[in-house]
Amino acid sequence: MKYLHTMIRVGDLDRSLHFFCDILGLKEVRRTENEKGRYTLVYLAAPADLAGAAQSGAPTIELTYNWDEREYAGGRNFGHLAFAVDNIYEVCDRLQKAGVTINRPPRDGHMAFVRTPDAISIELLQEGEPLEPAEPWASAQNVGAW
Ligand SMILES: C[C@@H](O)C(=O)SC[C@H](NC(=O)CC[C@H](N)C(=O)O)C(=O)NCC(=O)O
Ligand code: NI
Repeated sequence: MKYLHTMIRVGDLDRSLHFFCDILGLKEVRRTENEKGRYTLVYLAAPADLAGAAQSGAPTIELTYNWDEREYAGGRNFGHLAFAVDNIYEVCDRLQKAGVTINRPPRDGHMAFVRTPDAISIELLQEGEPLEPAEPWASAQNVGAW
């Protein structure tokens, strides 16, 4: 048995691809269009997982875009998607410059939370040891819940 993917429904496919690919750095590995079901599935992989995702489809995020649905109520039963990053300060800088709210800043050089355009929580964890506290993040305050 192996882990394959996490599926999330997105109300605006382009906005979600801009968030996950252009800003966060994931890569599209494949997509399928279903005319009958009126939906598109797009599979995204983190750069370090590309070889595995291309070969076996794992591990990926499966974006489900229903052509006739724009809004999804957020269930508390779903928590977050977590990624290990090379430099959490650089990623949070890039996200913030792109207009993404940093709900839980990486004050400790280790962990941050942001949300996707559909308000899905994304956890960012520093690969390896935490970085030294550094401004502006060391004094940044939480923004809302994550
Ligand atoms: C290909 C495989 O990884 C899938 O997950 S397809 C599963 C299938 N998805 C859909 O039908 C997408 C459109 C549908 N309107 C939806 O929003 O899910 C499915 O069975 N989905 C139901 C589910 O609970 O995931
Ligand atoms: Ni699936």
